[in-house]
Amino acid sequence: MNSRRPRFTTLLAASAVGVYLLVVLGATADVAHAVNSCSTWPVCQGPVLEDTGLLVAWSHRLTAAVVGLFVLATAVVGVRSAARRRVTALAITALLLYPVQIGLGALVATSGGAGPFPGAHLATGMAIFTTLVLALAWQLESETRTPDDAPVVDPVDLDAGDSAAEGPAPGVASLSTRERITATAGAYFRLTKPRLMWLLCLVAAAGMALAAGPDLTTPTVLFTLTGGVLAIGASGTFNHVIERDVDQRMERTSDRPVATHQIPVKNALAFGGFLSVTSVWLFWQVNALAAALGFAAILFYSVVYTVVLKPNTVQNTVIGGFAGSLPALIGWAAVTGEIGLPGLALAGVIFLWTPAHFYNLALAYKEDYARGGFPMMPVVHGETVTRKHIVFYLGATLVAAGGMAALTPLGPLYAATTAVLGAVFLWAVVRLHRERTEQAAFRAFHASNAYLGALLVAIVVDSIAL
Ligand code: HEM
Ligand SMILES: CC(C)=CCC/C(C)=C/CC/C(C)=C/COP(=O)(O)OP(=O)(O)O
Repeated sequence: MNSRRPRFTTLLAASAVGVYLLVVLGATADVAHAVNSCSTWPVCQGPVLEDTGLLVAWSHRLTAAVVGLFVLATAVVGVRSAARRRVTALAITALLLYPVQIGLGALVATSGGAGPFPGAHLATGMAIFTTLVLALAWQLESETRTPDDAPVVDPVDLDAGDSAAEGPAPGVASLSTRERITATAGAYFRLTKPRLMWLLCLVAAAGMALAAGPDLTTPTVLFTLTGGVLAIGASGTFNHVIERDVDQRMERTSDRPVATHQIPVKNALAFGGFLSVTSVWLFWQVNALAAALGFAAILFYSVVYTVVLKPNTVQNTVIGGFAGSLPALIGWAAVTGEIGLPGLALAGVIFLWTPAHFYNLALAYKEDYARGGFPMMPVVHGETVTRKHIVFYLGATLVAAGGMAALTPLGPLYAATTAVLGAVFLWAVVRLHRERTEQAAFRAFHASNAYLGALLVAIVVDSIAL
């Protein structure tokens, strides 16, 4: 391997992060308003420290100059390091687009932010970012492709697994009554997949905050979030019932309460049914659309994802991301009674984020998923392709999050969060490519959750408090 390549890869990643910072800051309302303070180019006139608009405009221009140097260096090092032809072509394309973007920026400033220029400036910024992310994905692919990466082509047939014998879970009989009650309560709690709830609740909270701003009311929040928690619990429970046989075959899931018969199937179904009805009733107290979307989310995760997609198609996680994005629409609908563009944009961010989140776990549990018979991306197409797709979906998530900054009045807190935590997520994914260990996969998985968690908190704070 050419020793210059890692340096080139690092430059590519740094350029992508720099361009993203510019795009996302530029997309916020604050930079748009800065045009009112500075309508000259290339320098602004006036007392910088006394006018926030001027300060924002100057910061944007100076950052653009520094990032431009990075983009230039990336293209030069790319050509000299003899990277793959399409990677070099993309780095050069980014460099050629950069002066176009500077020209559009000058037009935005001197036209007072009117006409088609702001839209064209944003679109070109996104195009430069996309170009650099594609180059990074292909560069990392050729730098870290592994020969021992052969996909597990023939996942075990789903019907081949033996069900464990009916009867109480081993060890339960020797417990005292109190211990048995505690163990059973804990088992029902596990059925609800509680570890996922904080993030899914934050998605719904962000949807509500985007729609209501500071006027968000406590009953709407309480009914929607409680309904959401119960809906996730219901679909998690149905998922445990449907996958009980295959869960026994997988190391990660073999101790699940329905798989071990600690909870009988009919009791789990009754529990899931109770949670479903209660959750839809709670959503109904908010409005009919929230109730319909909540019901659709339970059906989608329990039936469409678990029964149809997960065992049958390698695109299971991509299409399954729809279930996770529904809480964004539920949150928006809870406030407005309808489906609106910012809610859809938030749902789009979650949808694109989902494969970048899950493919890390799919890498870490590749053998386990193969044992279970699931056609997950690394099982079917191998680890190199999966790592590359993580970069693609991460890039797409960041573009969608940048689009949200343009579509909504979200400000610099949101912009800084998606740029900084997005950079951390990208850094973890680059390390995943270089290290290719289970630990690196978990690091990238946690970075995905940290990115989305911080982004959603920023949306809530920016919408309600700033
Ligand atoms: C098709 C879509 C998805 C798949 C296949 C998936 C898969 C997984 C899996 C297998 C786990 C580990 C669970 C465990 O072992 O307990 C997990 C954890 C998690 N997922 Fe996802 N997920 C998806 C979508 C989502 C969405 C949409 C969210 C939230 C917006 C989310 C948030 C989380 C959180 C917070 C955790 C727990 C992390 C931790 O324990 O540190 N997931 N996911
Ligand atoms: C409001 C509402 C009901 C929203 C539904 C949101 C939801 C539960 C989305 C699915 C996310 C998820 C945790 C998938 C787990 O995958 P898996 O089942 O493949 O994981 P496993 O292998 O651990 O069973």
